Amino acid sequence: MRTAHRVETVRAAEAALMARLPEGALMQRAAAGLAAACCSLLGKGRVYGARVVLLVGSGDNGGDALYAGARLARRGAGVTAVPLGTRTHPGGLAALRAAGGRITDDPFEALAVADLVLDGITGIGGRGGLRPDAVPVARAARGSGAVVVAVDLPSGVDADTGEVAGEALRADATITFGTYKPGLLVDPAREYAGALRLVDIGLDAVLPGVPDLEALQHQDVAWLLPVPGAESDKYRRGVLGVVAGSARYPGAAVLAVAGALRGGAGAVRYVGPAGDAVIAAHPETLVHAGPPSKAGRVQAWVVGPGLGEDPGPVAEVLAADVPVLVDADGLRGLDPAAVRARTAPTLLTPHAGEAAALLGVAREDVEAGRLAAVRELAARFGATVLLKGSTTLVCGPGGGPVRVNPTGTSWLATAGSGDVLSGLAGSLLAAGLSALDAGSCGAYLHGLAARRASAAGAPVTATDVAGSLRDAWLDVTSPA
Ligand SMILES: NC(=O)C1=CN([C@@H]2O[C@H](COP(=O)(O)OP(=O)(O)OC[C@H]3O[C@@H](n4cnc5c(N)ncnc54)[C@H](OP(=O)(O)O)[C@@H]3O)[C@@H](O)[C@H]2O)[C@@H](O)CC1
Ligand SMILES: Nc1ncnc2c1ncn2[C@@H]1O[C@H](COP(=O)(O)OP(=O)(O)O)[C@@H](O)[C@H]1O
Ligand SMILES: [K+]
Repeated sequence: MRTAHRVETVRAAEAALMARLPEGALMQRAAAGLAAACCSLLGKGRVYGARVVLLVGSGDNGGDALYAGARLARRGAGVTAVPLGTRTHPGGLAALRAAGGRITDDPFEALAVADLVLDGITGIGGRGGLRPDAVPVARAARGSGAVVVAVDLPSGVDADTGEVAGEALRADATITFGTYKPGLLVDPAREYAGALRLVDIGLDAVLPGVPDLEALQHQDVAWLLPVPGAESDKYRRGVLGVVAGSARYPGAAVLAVAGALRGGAGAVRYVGPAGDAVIAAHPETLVHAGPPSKAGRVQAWVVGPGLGEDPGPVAEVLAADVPVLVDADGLRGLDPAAVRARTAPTLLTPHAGEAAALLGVAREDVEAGRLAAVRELAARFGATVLLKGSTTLVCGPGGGPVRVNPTGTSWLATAGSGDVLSGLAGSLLAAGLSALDAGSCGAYLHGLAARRASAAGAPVTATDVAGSLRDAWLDVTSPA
């Protein structure tokens, strides 16, 4: 599991750790890790003679850059610092000078010939986007052709929320200290961070056990996925009911069932008007014309994909005392009180537009502040919420860590791929996973399947994604 902690928590842990260590020890650990990462990014034998520019802000983030720069200078790099703040870390500045580094007030001349730029303008102490005087310097750094390495965080992004208010410096890599920060894992900030590397500075020992954000890895998902036991039969493995599709959108039913059949449930019942299309594509489906309450027992329901205007089945499904996943048209006008009144778990799977409608805000607001949006929806509906998009987040109703999905690709932005996800996550619910696990494992496999299907760099269809789910499952459960 990869975990992230918010600034307040990092600061408290840092204070606890610093109390046990000699002054400056933590910054030296950070700078040593940072310098080592820079050496590996420059490549073997390329440190001596490399031209390194440090963009140095007012705080300790600048201090990290200066001490790392001093280490690179001692290994023969030509290091130039560009002070951009109201003050410059005195110890770091002295160390750089002592190592033969130089200070300049002409950043553009140094940047024009740089091989590597260290962005130490702001880290966890930054507020708002880059200040106006830093903007042209950041642009020159980005346009220089040098490798841009962010110290702890790309300057200008919000560490806690992933929001980017104004301009930020886009990095090729971010070297972060002690723990990941939420903004490194959540768009839009995530996009500015490039490749992530974590430097261990001993913070783990003092960080709380419960993080603010967590990202599953292969082994976490493998452990959660259902496996039939010797005594299993199709009913014990769990039956999923899928209420989806309409005369206008029969394909949504076919795609939701495609995901459901590959999600670990023992059987899938389809309920709705698209039975012929579903059977033609997936003859193993149990088809029922409806209503859901007459379709036979299930261990979980999916309701919503391609339903069109008729919200009738949503209320009926929500009345069932089994886990329910509500997606797409099922989310339209969804009543928070009706969801809160349920005793069995509910999993809502909106994209940003649907989330915005449920919250009564603009879509752009949801996209700019995904973490706040998913937390607010989960609290308001008393449900688990999976917010889809470039970063998929899953949040339970009782607070706790938000899960951020680390797999996926923008090729997934194709019609019908969300229908596949709803069937898949619903199938995991029917197989007995909690709503948080079903949503996050579903998103993980779905993203991995899309990566596999688009590996050659060509567009994929939702049907391709469903077709790759089996391989994604195998990737997770039997790693090379
Ligand atoms: N925590 C840990 O465990 C460890 C932390 N370490 C390191 O310390 C870093 C945190 O250092 P920090 O607290 O000094 O804050 P930091 O990010 O340098 O910025 C602060 C100053 O920047 C300014 N400023 C604010 N907004 C701005 C803007 N938009 N644009 C431009 N400037 C802006 C403002 O000062 P002002 O200019 O207003 O006087 C503010 O006071 C952390 O990220 C990590 O790198 C490691 O060394 C060891 C372990
Ligand atoms: N830019 C993106 N990067 C990664 N994944 C994306 C991106 N845009 C959309 N997705 C994913 O694609 C799927 C689209 O689902 P949805 O919007 O419900 O589409 P549909 O309703 O057509 O099925 C979701 O799993 C979402 O997370
Ligand atoms: K930075």
